[in-house]
Amino acid sequence: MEFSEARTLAMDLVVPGGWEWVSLQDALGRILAETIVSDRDLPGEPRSRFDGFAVCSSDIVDTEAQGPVSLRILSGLLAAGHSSKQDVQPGECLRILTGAPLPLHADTVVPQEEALQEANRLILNRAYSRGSGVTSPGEEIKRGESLLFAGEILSPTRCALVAALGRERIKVHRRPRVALLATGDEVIELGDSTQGPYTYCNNRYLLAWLVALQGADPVSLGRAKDDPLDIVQRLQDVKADFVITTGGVGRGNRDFVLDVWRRLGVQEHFRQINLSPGKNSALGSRGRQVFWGLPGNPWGAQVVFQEVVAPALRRLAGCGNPEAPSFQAVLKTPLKKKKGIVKVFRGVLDTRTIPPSFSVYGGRRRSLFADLKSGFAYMLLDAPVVEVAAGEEVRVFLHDFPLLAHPLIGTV
Ligand SMILES: Nc1nc2c(c(=O)[nH]1)N[C@H]1C(S)=C(S)[C@@H](COP(=O)(O)OP(=O)(O)OC[C@H]3O[C@@H](n4cnc5c(N)ncnc54)[C@H](O)[C@@H]3O)O[C@H]1N2
Ligand code: MOO
Repeated sequence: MEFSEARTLAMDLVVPGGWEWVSLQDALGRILAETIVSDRDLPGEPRSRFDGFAVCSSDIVDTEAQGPVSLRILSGLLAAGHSSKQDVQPGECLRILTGAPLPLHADTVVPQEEALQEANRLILNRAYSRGSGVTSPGEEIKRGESLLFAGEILSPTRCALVAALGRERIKVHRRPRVALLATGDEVIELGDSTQGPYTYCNNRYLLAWLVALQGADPVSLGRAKDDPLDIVQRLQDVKADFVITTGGVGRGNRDFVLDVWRRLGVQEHFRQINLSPGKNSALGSRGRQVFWGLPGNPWGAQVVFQEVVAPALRRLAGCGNPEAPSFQAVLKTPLKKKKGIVKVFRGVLDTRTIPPSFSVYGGRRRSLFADLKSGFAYMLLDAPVVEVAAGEEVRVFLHDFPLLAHPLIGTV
């Protein structure tokens, strides 16, 4: 199946899940499931922006024309969190601190460093417009204003905005649950010291970390031998939104994942895509449960996760814009590939230059990690393209990009 078709199919298959109430303190990284509308004006009353003096504007608007103005300093001090019982009349002023509500009749605040004090008199040499030094009611946030919308990711700044309204609980989308099973006779667990030809399982761990970075809950189903019964047993009663297996989706005679799906009543939607790496990938569903067969090759598994699984996972999680953020860059390395396949190139995105540049790794190493020590970027070349010259503009994606960072680059 065409890569783009596979992506659309996967997106269409998932239905955003339910929601729950959480304490705002635990809402970081969650996806909002309500519109946050302000139930109040902020501030609720006129407040001072400075440590200074609350004055009546009628005394000071013409100060420059009339020469210096002298006001009587009333005794007392108005601090934030205290209501004023005092009344300031023309010809008078009262000491006030930042954030304190203005006293009756005063409508302007003069910062203390701009005012000259002589005994109990305040001398002002310049004019102040009415309301200067004051935050008026509703100036920060108006009652009835819609501040955040369902589908937005709750970053620290957004949470702080909700905290300013005094909300303790917030409605968020339920976190999806993603079950992960590695398959393969050669695959052994970390710490295992079995003799013989083996491969330490790294792709199930990699996928668990990637799932967690997308704000979902990974659940490990361990590792199954290349044995249909073992795989069936580990998959049959799994309670998860997505069930991901790695390995065993090729055409070899020990690739059993798709047979197992059939036994479990999972409907197969595709079993191969024109993506490299990641060709040997399958998608299935049973009711609302989505099954993914990812390649055993860890880099292939990572690419398919990021390009196909993660957008669907973000949609399931209620994310308003499930697409991954991308960066525009100038290609440093000329690229060639075969027609008909979407090819992924890994490299380094250098954001120190303007515009940023992208250099593709050379060499033939297919391992996930050896080439990723200094760069976490990749780009895709579409199926019809056969070459791209150096100097052309390309779109680059980042591996390991956390959900919480999406709002920072403005795509969500
Ligand atoms: N005749 C063909 N052979 C292969 C093709 C092909 O088109 N024609 N495609 C190759 C590609 S690409 C891949 S990917 C694999 C797909 O096969 P599977 O998905 O069944 O994957 P496996 O064979 O089980 O494993 C592939 C590779 O990855 C290693 N692996 C598996 N699981 C893990 C794990 N949990 N952690 C680390 N590494 C893992 C495994 O040892 C293999 O080396 O087929 C190719 N062959
Ligand atoms: O399916 Mo393989 O993943 O092309 O790497």
